[in-house]
Amino acid sequence: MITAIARAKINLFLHVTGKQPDGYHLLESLVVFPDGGDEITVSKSKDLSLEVIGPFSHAIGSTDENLILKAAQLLKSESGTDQGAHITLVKNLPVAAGIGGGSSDAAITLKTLNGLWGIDFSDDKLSQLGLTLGADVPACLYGKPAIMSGIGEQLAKIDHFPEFDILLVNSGLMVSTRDVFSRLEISRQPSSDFCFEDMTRNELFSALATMRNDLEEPACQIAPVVKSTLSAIRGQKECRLARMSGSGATCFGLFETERAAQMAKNAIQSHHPDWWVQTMAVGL
Ligand SMILES: C[C@](O)(CO)[C@H](O)COP(=O)(O)OP(=O)(O)OC[C@H]1O[C@@H](n2ccc(N)nc2=O)[C@H](O)[C@@H]1O
Ligand SMILES: Nc1ncnc2c1ncn2[C@@H]1O[C@H](COP(=O)(O)OP(=O)(O)OP(=O)(O)O)[C@@H](O)[C@H]1O
Repeated sequence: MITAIARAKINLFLHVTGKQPDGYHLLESLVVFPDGGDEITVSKSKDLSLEVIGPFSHAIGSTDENLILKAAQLLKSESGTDQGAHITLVKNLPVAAGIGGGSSDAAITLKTLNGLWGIDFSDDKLSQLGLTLGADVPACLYGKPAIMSGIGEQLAKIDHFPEFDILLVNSGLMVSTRDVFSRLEISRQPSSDFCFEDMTRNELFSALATMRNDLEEPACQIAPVVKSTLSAIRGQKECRLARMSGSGATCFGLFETERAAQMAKNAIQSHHPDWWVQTMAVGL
């Protein structure tokens, strides 16, 4: 039996630089993976089965459409193994929320079953398979700070990255990634080279303040609650940056201190008891 955490994926900035003929967009994004997420347990079994429990289990659609089963079936057919697995997902992350829940679940499923079934596919092979399940899956397989480009499959790894706490806030409204991209008007050119290597936390926060998430505007058209989520975060003491992650609607706040992030969490939770509000630690 193997248990692993499918960490949340946060886009600290996200610039859209173009569109491919197949409709997929070209991105530049700094992704990080805080220490919280879904929990996945795989154990050997004759057939493939999935059980979903946890606070957001009700929000996931049909089990047959779950990216975990799609990832398991893909690995089975590519490797030719006749083994099965019973998989348990504890769904702790909000669904369709811009924090990569399904992609991270798919990535961890590929990794853990690769071990459980003794397949031994390389990281590159898993990444190629992962990309067919979702543009975020290669980054989630890597699981550490990186600049993502292409449609998400190119990763420039960052070896030295500062530690900080991040505040995550989601109002409960699910937003479709496809719908957000379809409302986007691309007006930006590719950016110059980014170098986030060896930055202090303060340098990182200052650099991020000059950047953006280009999906924020189309997401706000679909889900105006994103604006109030951002204002709720921005209004907190010592908040250095409030921004949306991915295609939304989860927004994050960066704070000077862990204590300030905790106080912001308590304040927002008391005003919005039905919102999902979490602090998590980011680092390597
Ligand atoms: C917005 C991000 O979360 C940023 O990390 C990701 O790019 C989205 O990754 P994902 O959820 O794994 O996306 P997919 O499941 O592959 O794609 C969902 C839909 O989003 C749009 N999509 C996604 C990724 C991308 N680079 N360009 C796109 O236009 C496409 O319409 C696609 O049909
Ligand atoms: N294991 C899973 N966890 C969450 N959603 C899943 C899963 N499998 C399939 N889905 C479906 O995928 C859709 C997108 O959900 P997900 O939580 O991955 O979105 P997201 O957080 O916006 O992802 P991203 O940031 O990669 O765009 C939902 O409609 C959901 O029903």
